[in-house]
Amino acid sequence: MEIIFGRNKKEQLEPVRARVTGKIPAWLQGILLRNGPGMHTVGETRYNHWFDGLALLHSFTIRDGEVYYRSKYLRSDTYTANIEANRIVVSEFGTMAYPDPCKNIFSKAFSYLSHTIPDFTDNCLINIMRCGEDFYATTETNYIRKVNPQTLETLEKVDYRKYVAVNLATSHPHYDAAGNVLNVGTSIVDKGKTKYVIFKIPASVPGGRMEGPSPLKDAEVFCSIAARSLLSPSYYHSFGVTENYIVFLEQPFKLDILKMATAYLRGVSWASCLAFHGEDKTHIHVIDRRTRKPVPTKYYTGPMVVFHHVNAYEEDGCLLFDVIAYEDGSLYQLFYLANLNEDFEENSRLTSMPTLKRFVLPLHLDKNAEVGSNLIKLSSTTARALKEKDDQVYCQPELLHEGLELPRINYAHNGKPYRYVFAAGVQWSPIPTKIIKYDILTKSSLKWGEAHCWPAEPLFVPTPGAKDEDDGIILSAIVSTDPQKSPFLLVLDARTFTELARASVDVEMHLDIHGLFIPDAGWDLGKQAPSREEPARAAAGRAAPRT
Ligand SMILES: CC1=C(/C=C/C(C)=C/C=C/C(C)=C/C=O)C(C)(C)CCC1
Ligand SMILES: [Fe+2]
Repeated sequence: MEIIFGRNKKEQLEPVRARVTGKIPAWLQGILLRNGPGMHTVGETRYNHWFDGLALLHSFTIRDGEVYYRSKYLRSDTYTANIEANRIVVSEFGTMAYPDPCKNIFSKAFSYLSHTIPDFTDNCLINIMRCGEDFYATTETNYIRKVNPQTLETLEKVDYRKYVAVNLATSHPHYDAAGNVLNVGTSIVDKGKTKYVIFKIPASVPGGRMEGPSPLKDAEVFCSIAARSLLSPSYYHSFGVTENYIVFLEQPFKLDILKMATAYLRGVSWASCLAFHGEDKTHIHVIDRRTRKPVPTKYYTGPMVVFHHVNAYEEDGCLLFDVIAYEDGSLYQLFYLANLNEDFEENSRLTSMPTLKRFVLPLHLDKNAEVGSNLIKLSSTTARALKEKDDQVYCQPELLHEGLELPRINYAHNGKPYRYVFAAGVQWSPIPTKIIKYDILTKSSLKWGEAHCWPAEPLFVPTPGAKDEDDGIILSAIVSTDPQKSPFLLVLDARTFTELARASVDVEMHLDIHGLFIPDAGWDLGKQAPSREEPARAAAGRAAPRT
């Protein structure tokens, strides 16, 4: 595991041609662009947590059955400052850093004064977001970094706060049919309030643009939800959307703002300011996209921790949403680098299994229904919603499948009825060993796995003109702990899960986190449509990644 997690990875600046075995479908033309941590030590200093590592972008350019690989560190301000100082000088999730090498208490207190409102890192290592024609590397702070998907060059640093008042934002935005971006962020103690802010970034600026202003300048607040607590807002990593609603979970996994404000002085990391409160509920906020207001019903469920929403949709007056849920907040603990060494089999055991759960919410509350009665009449699910007094509804999920993480879907079905979840399969540790296709209808699954192989998040790309939801291919970057086996890009038939091709490269590839597929510009819009009547939607489904 040291090979995967401990070692700093070398950049591969010149594109290297991969050895392709099998046959890559001729229609598959474009760039698979992915992000993840690649450097875990700088000079003599080391990061504590895998999520701290410096962002390493990598891409597989697929053209006419050939694959070219390249990688480049994101030249964030964080990267530059660290490299110049030859040590870690910017704090990350699990590592608090001190730019001032003088360790005495007075200078520490002095530096603290200028860190009361911390300037977070721009080490955008989690995902890639598409905004109109632009691509940004993202993390969960107020910074995103524009990148060139062809050359992997780092471009402008964008501070969300210039456009919307958020200190944190997810790296899992949603995209609508036209490519507009919808995201959620947290505005911490702003004007005496802490809020979850849902904001929209238009796909294009009026009148079009060449190298003009960024669509971010037209970002607008869509709606906001007051946090239940001013000083302990929930942590969240994604959210759900349907055609008419937004689903936001205010979960009992919370950031302690007072702890954050004193973390620098106390010499502890941001991660230590996050805690699971097993005694609290999970509040399910539902926002009506037409009125931009929360619906009046108060939905809740028991304590849980969700990082990834899978999908959500409306059916027969109900809102269904699927998430990967944990029973506690221990997941992030397992990614401390000290646990990801040769003893990782003992140190990195999951104490709570990631489980695909379906929640079903009644959208229209029957005022006459008896307290205690189940308001869900759908025959397709065992999920229940029990009426309580004062417009409260307790939601009990249906457990669909255990051992899934990093879920992806055919994004043309985002917010709509769907059947298949593509995900990484985890067993006793959070490091995926398999790729899984789970069929929600038949409750059956298909798997891909190979000895000593560690797959990344599987991404679905539809076949041009596809009608069926699973008509397409799955792409995943695979790293191996077998020194005889090079890392490779795996291409699976999404329907049967048989291997179509693999493209191996003799480089030290890093295990990445999330990314997207950028089809070549010549990709025929009409042919991409999941249904020919809806070319605009299809374009979004094809280009817009669910990450
Ligand atoms: C730096 C920083 C943060 C970073 C969080 C990160 C980096 C989370 C990564 C999550 C991943 C990789 C999940 C995988 O799916 C917080 C906690 C928002 C708080 C403020 C400062
Ligand atoms: Fe994620």
